[in-house]
Amino acid sequence: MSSSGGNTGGQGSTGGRGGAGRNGQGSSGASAGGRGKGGPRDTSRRNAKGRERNRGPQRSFTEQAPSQRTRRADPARLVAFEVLRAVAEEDAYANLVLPARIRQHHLDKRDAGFATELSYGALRSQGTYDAILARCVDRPLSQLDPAVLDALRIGVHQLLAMRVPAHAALDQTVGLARAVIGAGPSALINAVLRKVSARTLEEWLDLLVEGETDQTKIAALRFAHPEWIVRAMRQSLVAHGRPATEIDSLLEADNAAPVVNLVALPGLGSLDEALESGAAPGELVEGSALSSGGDLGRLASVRAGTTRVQDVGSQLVARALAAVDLGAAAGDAVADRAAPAKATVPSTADEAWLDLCAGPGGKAALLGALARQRGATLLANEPAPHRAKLVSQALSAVPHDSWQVRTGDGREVGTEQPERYTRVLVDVPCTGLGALRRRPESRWRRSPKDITDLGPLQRELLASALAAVRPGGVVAYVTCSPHPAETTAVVADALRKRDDLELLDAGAALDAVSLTGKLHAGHDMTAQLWPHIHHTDAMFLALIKKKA
Ligand SMILES: C[S@@+](CC[C@H](N)C(=O)[O-])C[C@H]1O[C@@H](n2cnc3c(N)ncnc32)[C@H](O)[C@@H]1O
Repeated sequence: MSSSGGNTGGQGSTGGRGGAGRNGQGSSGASAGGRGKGGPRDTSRRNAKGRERNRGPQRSFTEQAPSQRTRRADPARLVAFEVLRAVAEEDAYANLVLPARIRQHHLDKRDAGFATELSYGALRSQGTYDAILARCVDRPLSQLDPAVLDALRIGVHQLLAMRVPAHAALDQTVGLARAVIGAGPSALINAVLRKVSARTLEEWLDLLVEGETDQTKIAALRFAHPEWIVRAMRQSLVAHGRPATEIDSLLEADNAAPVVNLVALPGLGSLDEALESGAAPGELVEGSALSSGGDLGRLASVRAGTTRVQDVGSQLVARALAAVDLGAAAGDAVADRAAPAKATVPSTADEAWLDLCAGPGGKAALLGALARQRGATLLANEPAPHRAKLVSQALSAVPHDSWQVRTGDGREVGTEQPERYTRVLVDVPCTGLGALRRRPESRWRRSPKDITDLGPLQRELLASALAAVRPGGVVAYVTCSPHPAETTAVVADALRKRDDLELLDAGAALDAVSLTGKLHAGHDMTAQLWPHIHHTDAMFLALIKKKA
């Protein structure tokens, strides 16, 4: 097969879902939930993780007036400030803009780590920091110059969540403001940050929730999430059979920096080089590893595209689809729960597989490699031309006779190519509520309306996938959101509309391809992975078989 999607032949995207994380490795995950302990005093040099050593329990300030303080912008703080500005003004994604700014300002590894922690932390905890700032500013925050507000957020994160000495946080933030905004607001920034520094984060949180009895409001402040997301996540836990009491752990997991997972494309890649350079073998799924950090481009297999960055949840759902035994009776179509590690690899020779929503190509690359191993072929579809190009790049390490890229609307594939494919992945556009840890700004950008707006497209794409799958074949409906409106409700609607469908046990299917064999992700025949349980993105999987 040849690529119709403009294969550039270069190294595949290592970005996985949205490409986040490569430079996010330096992020401490610091957020409004519990940290900010002091260390030894008297130095503000950055350590190997880019943290400025120590803010002691006591705050010491210079007696200098703001006008006498530094007028220079420290490059790492400047990068963080520019990232916040780009996110606010240009709707930029922090994980994409940050690496570019780090390169542009020639930050070394330590400064890059500091800039990452500062920008990611300030963005993640924005809601909580704004609540603190609102107590320290004598006017509504909406009346502040947005650039001043971003400078304040950066100051708050240094003061309350990083080990930056208070005098350095103040001096450097005021210096940054003087250099990039102007001398005018520096007195305000200085005065406000002094008020902020009077309390620790825990003391601020206690003050903010004082007298509050609404648990949603309390969790929203403590864990820096919008209230509607706290409610949505609680509802999601319950919908997938987990206790609502897990909500705090789930929100906390959203604030931790995600580990960068690697996948070696089956039959093509090897993890040897990554393991030799310090990566740890993945415990959940075969062929995976946890990166030890640093520039992954140093690994030849990553440069060749045969080893890629991919969340373990994505690896699991792609492998589960590939492993479904279509030859067995529907009820037995996944491996026996009792012997999950010995899941049989079904023969798929001459099968045609379809990835209906493939961009940027993370799962397509894994599916393409698995398809090739089994003598099957893969069509990867993506409507956005630039993303279709990324899919081709991601697949470029897989020999070209086993895959093709189609640039088009997935909703048309079902009518254009009815009953053609044996295995179909439909990884629909969704709110991404299950991948908040990768995108620090997204929680403040999303709204409940996104869930309702995406519903019709998700249903149409699933209907197209079900039309494109042949009788006896299987469709994997996948989201990186656990919200029931995007997961179980979409699947239930599809099952209601046709009488030739049946749900396979997705929890057992995940167990069958996992190394532990006991993920406990299944509920009512569908499966939901969780950051606080599985340390993956919150991927949802339903396996829908079309009766033969
Ligand atoms: C969740 S992402 C898929 C992630 C991908 N499977 C991966 O692992 O890298 C959803 C994709 O669906 C694409 N999309 C949006 N509308 C679509 C449509 N009408 N038909 C097919 N794909 C669509 C988006 O452009 C996006 O690339």
